[in-house]
Amino acid sequence: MLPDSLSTQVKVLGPTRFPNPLLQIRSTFVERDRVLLPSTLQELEPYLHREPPSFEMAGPRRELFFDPSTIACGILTCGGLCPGLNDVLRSVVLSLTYAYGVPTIYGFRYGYAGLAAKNGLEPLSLTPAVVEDIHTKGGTLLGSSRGPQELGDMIETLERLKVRVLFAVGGDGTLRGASALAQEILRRGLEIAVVGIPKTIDNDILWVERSFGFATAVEEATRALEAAHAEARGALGGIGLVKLMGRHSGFITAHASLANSDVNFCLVPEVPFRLEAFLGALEARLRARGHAVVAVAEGAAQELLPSSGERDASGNLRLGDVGLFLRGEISRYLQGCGLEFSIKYIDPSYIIRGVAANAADSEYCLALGQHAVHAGMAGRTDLMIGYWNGHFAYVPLALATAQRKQIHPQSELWQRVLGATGQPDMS
Ligand SMILES: Nc1ncnc2c1ncn2[C@@H]1O[C@H](COP(=O)(O)OP(=O)(O)O)[C@@H](O)[C@H]1O
Ligand SMILES: O=P(O)(O)OC[C@H]1O[C@](O)(COP(=O)(O)O)[C@@H](O)[C@@H]1O
Ligand SMILES: [Mg+2]
Repeated sequence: MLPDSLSTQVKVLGPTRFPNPLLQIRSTFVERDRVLLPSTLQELEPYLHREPPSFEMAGPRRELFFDPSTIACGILTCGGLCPGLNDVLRSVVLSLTYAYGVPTIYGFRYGYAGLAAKNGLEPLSLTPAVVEDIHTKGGTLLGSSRGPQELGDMIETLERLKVRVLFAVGGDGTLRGASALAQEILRRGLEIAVVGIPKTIDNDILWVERSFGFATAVEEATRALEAAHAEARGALGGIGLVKLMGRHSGFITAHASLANSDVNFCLVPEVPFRLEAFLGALEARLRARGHAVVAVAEGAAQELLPSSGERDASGNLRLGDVGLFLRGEISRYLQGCGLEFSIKYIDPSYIIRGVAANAADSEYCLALGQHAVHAGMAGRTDLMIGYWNGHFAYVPLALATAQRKQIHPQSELWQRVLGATGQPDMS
């Protein structure tokens, strides 16, 4: 379950040297607690005669590396938008200010571009008043961006502003960038901590059981599926086709299909299918039940589509539009069968991620922000706040970015999807 070459041990800038101001108001602190990686007896079996792998548990430490009353901190949001980004920003600012008494907080604009001070971008000065009600809105107060920046430029800004802890909120790309930054900082012998907060609407980051904003996005996605079902039932041979986000991992499509169990075909990137098998199964479903709902993740069936070969600023291949492709193929096929049908294609696209977080995600974001602040003050660096086995944990960035989390076709999740949709094996 763990690549042998990678350690679960998080880097520390140095020995602790200042008492935590939280000693005045709370009595419990994290001392030696660790979070197990194995979560079942079977996963534990190989470790009967040696200690099983574990992460340092997240939480406040009695002693800190930094004297919070004397330092500046910085925060940025990078990559695609996700519900809850503003909640995380707010949580970090409130925690730095009220729990630790940090006097200066910079909000870097448009991700790493702002940190590299590109295009004359100046950071915002963040205070509790500035972030007071941002959690009620979608998007990110700071803005976001894709595209690489020079490590040297970013470190220069951190040095110039005397930032001692940087919080980077973002996905796999952001976390790789954060790790590269943290390592270069260590190589230069600087005392600056870099703490990642994992953001992924696709829920595809390892050691994060459920990423923030994911539940909100699934909730929004189910509205599109509900509409697709209504449209499908409202027409003779009605087909509701919905394309949802999910470049490499189909978790949104899978979970939305389970939440709205009117879906008859759930198509994800991890489970390739033959077009003829899908079209044949769709025809059978229409003949038997008169309507069908198809949920497809944007990254599904890419091997069936022509590729432009173009890449975005992050280096991601630009995907072919699988929704339009399926609409065309379904029409052609059903016309050939002489079946009466009507396809309604819904592409909610950015609608599912531009909204404010729901209550469960907001609560989760608050905790993530607080744990990130505890980690930074204690001098932890080159890590992210993971959520594993029901606990917040410190996860080295090298481990978090080693692989992408995907749906395994044999997993209990995918087996439940197959059960709920009744779709046949189309491989
Ligand atoms: N190894 C790296 N070193 C420096 N920056 C990186 C590295 N990998 C990715 N980045 C930068 O991280 C930013 C965010 O990555 P991206 O993949 O766009 O979004 P996300 O963080 O949501 O995955 C981009 O600006 C990207 O160029
Ligand atoms: O159009 P953009 O901003 O590049 O974002 C779209 C992409 O971002 C994603 O939502 C993934 O972003 P995450 O980093 O939040 O997981 C993909 O599903 C989608 O292809
Ligand atoms: Mg990415």
